Amino acid sequence: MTSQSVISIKNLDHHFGHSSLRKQVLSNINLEINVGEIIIMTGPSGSGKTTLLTLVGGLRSAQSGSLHVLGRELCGASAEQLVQARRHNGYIFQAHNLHGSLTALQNVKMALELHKYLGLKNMLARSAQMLEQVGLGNHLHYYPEKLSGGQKQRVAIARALVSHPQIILADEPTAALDSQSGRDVVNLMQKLAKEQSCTILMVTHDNRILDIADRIVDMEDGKLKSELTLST
Ligand SMILES: Nc1ncnc2c1ncn2[C@@H]1O[C@H](COP(=O)(O)OP(=O)(O)OP(=O)(O)O)[C@@H](O)[C@H]1O
Repeated sequence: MTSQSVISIKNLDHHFGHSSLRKQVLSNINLEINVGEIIIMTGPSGSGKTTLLTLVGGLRSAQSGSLHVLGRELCGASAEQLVQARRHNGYIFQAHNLHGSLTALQNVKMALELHKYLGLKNMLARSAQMLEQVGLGNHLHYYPEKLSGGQKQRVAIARALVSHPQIILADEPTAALDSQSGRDVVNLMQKLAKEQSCTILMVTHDNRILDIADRIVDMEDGKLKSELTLST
């Protein structure tokens, strides 16, 4: 692990199921990711991309090898340690998982509720400012059903970034979007992440957005097949 790495993965394996149903889905993954890097993971369906993303994000527990994230070893971590690790992450998933009964502003504010020291007024002000940054300053009090797919995804980005996480994990963030909205969403993620020195690990099948990556990592059959660096 270099002084710059935020994520250091060594000899990571992962299995699902037990006894005769046990299936290996990740084999000997080795990857170092540095502060502020944008890494895109590509590869065929079932190659293990989402599994790797959820392990790095502390959403499931890593079984064997080493997975160091922000100085914590997540391999063999307890449920409580995973909860702690998740506090430093922002998550943007395909289905954006907004709460239908909450407005855009309330959805974003929820991400700050772990940070109680901020106080309600401050939380609302920061959430509104974040929504302005993603171009939704005029939609603070809209419910998700009144927003387009691209707008909902921008609320999800605001929610992921409002607490200034050190790592953003994104799974197919443009899948439900038309080409222009998809481009807008990733440009916005890139801009905000660079401003906040945040590291992004993103899974996508969308070839139109590969250019925002610093490095593209291609997976096949649970293994890292190749790496391509786009910028130095
Ligand atoms: N909870 C689970 N229980 C058992 N097997 C699982 C589970 N989640 C994923 N798998 C299996 O692990 C393998 C890798 O799945 P994963 O979702 O990581 O692939 P992926 O590359 O992200 O695919 P896609 O591009 O289709 O999302 C697949 O064979 C899948 O069926």
